[in-house]
Amino acid sequence: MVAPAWWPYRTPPRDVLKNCNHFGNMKRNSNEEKSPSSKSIRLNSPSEGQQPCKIPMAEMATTMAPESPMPAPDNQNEQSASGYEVQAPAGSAMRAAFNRFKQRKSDLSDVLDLRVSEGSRTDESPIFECRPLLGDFEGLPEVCHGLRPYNEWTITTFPSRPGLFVINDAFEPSSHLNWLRSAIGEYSQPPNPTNVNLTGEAGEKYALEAVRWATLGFDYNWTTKEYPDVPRAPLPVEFTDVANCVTNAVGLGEFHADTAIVNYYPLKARLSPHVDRSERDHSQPLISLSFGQSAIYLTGGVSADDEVLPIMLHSGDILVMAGTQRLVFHAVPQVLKTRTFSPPVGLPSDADFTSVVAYANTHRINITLRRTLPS
Ligand SMILES: O=C(O)CCC(=O)C(=O)O
Ligand SMILES: [Fe+2]
Repeated sequence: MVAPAWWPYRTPPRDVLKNCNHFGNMKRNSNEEKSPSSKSIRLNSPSEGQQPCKIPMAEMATTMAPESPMPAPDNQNEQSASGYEVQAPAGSAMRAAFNRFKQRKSDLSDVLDLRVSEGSRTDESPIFECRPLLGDFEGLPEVCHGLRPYNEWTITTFPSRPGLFVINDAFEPSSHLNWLRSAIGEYSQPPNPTNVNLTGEAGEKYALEAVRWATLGFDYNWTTKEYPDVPRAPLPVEFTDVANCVTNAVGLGEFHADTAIVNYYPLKARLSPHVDRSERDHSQPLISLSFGQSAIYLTGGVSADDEVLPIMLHSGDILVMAGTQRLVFHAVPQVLKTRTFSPPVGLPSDADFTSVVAYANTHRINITLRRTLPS
């Protein structure tokens, strides 16, 4: 495949593919049969899809699903400390996909990797459409906290899943370790509650390796499944800024995140199928940032029996769930070791990244930015 003019990487798709060591079992070469999903993938050229998608919030009204418990583990590797409960019933499409992709040796040929998947431009019903963010960036909030400039953003939408957006490789490579460092050294620390320090009291001693989640802003109560009326602490400014850049860029307008859950995944961890419905205002999006190692992410529908799409999420990727996609089942059945981070060069001697690099090489961190208060 010849890289289209807007391809955001220096290396062409084939080489990106080759350099990802988890693709050992992906069938992507022209002599092999294409996966069902890649058959209907369409990559837009700039001339085909120049306009940034504008979906007003009002048009993206969600179907409110009844309140039900947050997800939780059905075995040791699933975010056991987090209080999640498995929601997708046995035998449902979501549970079947979860059980399939939690196997380390599962065939990944139908997992969409938006950085490398090839697509045909002639298909009538593409599974996804990938386009650069073009146009006038004047009205958008200034990019910050490691986000790439807007003209380097690639936005993927899914015609049959309006409200689901993925922005691949949205952060400058040099920023990933900074985000990981903050997740380890700040977000997991008091006053933020974590699975190993539920009260968020200062002075508690625990091993970083034991941390599975931290809550910031309005800290979610995993037992009552509720958010409190008053936030414990303001959200870090990088969370609110990045969330607002993202919603503006994808056409969802202003977004004031007030809450975040940070998930810490060792390579063996998983996150069971669930729906995030405890936030009070489901018309507000949920923004998910991924750093460190990669993950297979399953996105389903409002019913656990709806079709499930497996997507690969890599360090620096952003996923947005809004509108019809705000209350869909989703899960992380597997974390994959796909890359090796090295300490940044030329830093002052007090900027020691050794432990951050070691953590980044063996973990994935996901930060979900949410709004719980009605706007
Ligand atoms: O780790 C992810 O990508 C998803 C996290 C998630 O679904 C959640 O925190 O509710
Ligand atoms: Fe979730």
